[in-house]
Amino acid sequence: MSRPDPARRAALGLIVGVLEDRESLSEQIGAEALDGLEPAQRARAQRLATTTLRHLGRADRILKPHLRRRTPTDVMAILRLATVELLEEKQAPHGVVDAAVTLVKSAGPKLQSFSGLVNAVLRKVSEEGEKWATTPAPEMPGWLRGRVMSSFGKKAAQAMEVAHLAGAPLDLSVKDEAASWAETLGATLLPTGSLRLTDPGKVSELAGFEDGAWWVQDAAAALPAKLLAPASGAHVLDLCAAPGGKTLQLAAMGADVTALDISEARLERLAENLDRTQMEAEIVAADALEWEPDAPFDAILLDAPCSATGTIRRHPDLPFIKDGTSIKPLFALQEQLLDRALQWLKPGGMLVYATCSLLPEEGEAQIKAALTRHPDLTVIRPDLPGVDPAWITEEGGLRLRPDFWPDLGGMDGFYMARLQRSA
Ligand SMILES: C[S@@+](CC[C@H](N)C(=O)[O-])C[C@H]1O[C@@H](n2cnc3c(N)ncnc32)[C@H](O)[C@@H]1O
Repeated sequence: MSRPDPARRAALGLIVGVLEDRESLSEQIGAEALDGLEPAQRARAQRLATTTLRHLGRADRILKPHLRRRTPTDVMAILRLATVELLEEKQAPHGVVDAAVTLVKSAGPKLQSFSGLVNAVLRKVSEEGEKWATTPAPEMPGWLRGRVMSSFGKKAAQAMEVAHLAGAPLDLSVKDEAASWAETLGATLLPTGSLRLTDPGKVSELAGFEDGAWWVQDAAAALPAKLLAPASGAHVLDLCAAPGGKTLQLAAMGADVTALDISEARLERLAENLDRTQMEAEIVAADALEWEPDAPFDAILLDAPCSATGTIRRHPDLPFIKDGTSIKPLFALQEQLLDRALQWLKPGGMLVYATCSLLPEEGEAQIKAALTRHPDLTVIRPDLPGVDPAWITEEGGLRLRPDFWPDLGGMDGFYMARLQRSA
């Protein structure tokens, strides 16, 4: 019997880990799921798993008419992976079908009997290119779709699903000289000042990586620090800071930054990022619900923990591992963090509240409620270059969605608002 391809086998492990154990791809990879593979195989396994999860709902639509009896999870995962390889990646049918049959045969005695079915189904699937082209983008899970539709409407929800399917380009934030770096890297300079690469190759091999001239950060994620825009030398708290994309921006603006996060592991990445970009910040590992600063801050950026539903483009595993109930405790945590942070703000100081979420409960509703709890707060409306005034919400926040900038390649979903404490 021939041996299964290690990258495909590892990809299957990742897919089953997401669907059965509800473990995210990054958790599994962090827990050494891909250790033992060559770098090229690691990258391929990760790409295969990501692409399969992104297209899972479409693969199931293609497979369903061909499956009459209940198919075990592992066999389904092999069929889904192979369907995506055949129809999305347009790999040669012979190699993909053989690889899938080998995977079933090596999956243990109970599953071996499915090798004939896998062979027959995939041969039919390989002829369904036309149907694939018209199979719509997978829907968001019901708990998320319902909320998104009631906030933004059905058309917007569908446009977001199309954006989720398209995936995300690579965006960079630069320390300075954005136009010149755009030219060097062959990148698009986006209206808000981020750089965008559609086919970047290996990030660590791009010009400027070693010297720390830039860091990877979605264009939407780059806006909260721009909205805060502290003066050079201002004493700024980056609350919930790791892995540090916004800390780097604030440090590059010349602010004196305290970067606080509860996760020591994520703070290690923040320290590495500061090191590579040759910038400085004071790093504090603490629970923000218990920590107290020595003195109030001129400005605070609170990038609160959230459902991360704005990042499905780059994390297609997310819809399978989260549900409406597991995220509810975050709403209360966001409120507590916001109230605590406001106590540490100097009179007249600015606080930017941000979440990478599509849910109004984690954005618009948090700010409306905070304005009622704290009558000394005013919302200062966004005035950033490249920001469409239509993105500004009724309470004066900024709602960003994955279906915005469709011709430029989209952006992550985000919400942010700039609050000023009365002097
Ligand atoms: C959205 S992420 C922050 C991303 C970061 N601002 C950046 O731009 O790279 C939210 C962070 O909140 C941190 N966090 C969650 N609960 C916390 C708490 N009680 N105190 C401090 N940090 C917390 C998490 O460890 C996580 O790193």
